[in-house]
Amino acid sequence: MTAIRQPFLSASALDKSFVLHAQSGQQLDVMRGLELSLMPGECLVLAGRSGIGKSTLLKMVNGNYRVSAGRLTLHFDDGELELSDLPAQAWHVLRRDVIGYVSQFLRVVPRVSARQVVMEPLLSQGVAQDEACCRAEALLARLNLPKRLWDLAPGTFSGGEQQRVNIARGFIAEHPLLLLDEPTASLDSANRDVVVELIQEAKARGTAMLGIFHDEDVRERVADRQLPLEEHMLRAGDASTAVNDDTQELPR
Ligand SMILES: Nc1ncnc2c1ncn2[C@@H]1O[C@H](COP(=O)(O)OP(=O)(O)OP(=O)(O)O)[C@@H](O)[C@H]1O
Repeated sequence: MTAIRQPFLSASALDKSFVLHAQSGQQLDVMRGLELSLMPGECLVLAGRSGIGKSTLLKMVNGNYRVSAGRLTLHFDDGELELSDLPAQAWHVLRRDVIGYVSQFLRVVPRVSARQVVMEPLLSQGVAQDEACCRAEALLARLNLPKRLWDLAPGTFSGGEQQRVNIARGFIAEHPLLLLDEPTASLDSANRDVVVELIQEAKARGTAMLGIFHDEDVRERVADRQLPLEEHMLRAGDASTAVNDDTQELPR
């Protein structure tokens, strides 16, 4: 008997518009009718021109932005979870246990050390302090973050150092779905190679990944498929003059 493989994440007729309250309530249509499916163990790379909505899609999957219309669904063995109408309190659990997100920039909290920032997703899952600490240090070492920085708060770190803390934090909890927003943008080639290895290992354990990679070499090495957003939308608005307004940022 052949097992039926189902996607872990799917989008169907997905729309996203922003309402710019500060600009006479103008509506900006960014995404129209997006269709996608992402299998477990697959790395799907979002492609398309600047402003087409790649980061917006990741933020919708992560619950930072609301879905305007359509379906965004997680498929579990025992049922489906529709993300577009999920109550706010459910996102906390989902981000703790299911969705990992490596954003472009680390959100630094004053006085919280790099090691602690990386350990936190494990601690919130109930992993013991010692084990969380060991795993955080192993990842930081692997990402070549100098040991002398581990006890310091990352606020003063270089862009590449902050990015590596962010990557360690994103990968440590081994979530089944990982969202990667240009995780290698500030890295040198040795550290880019480490990130490619981390992505390959995540694939091997069945993690579904949705990513944005502007570096062509990295993209080629990690992508199982590329999804040019233009070709998967019924109609895309020209959003080139948009400003940020509809940010519904929720704590990570
Ligand atoms: N919070 C927001 N409020 C209003 N408009 C927004 C908001 N976030 C994104 N947009 C608009 O949505 C469009 C898509 O932005 P997004 O950042 O998703 O593009 P992208 O494809 O990731 O671009 P790039 O490759 O340049 O990073 C842009 O025109 C942007 O201005």
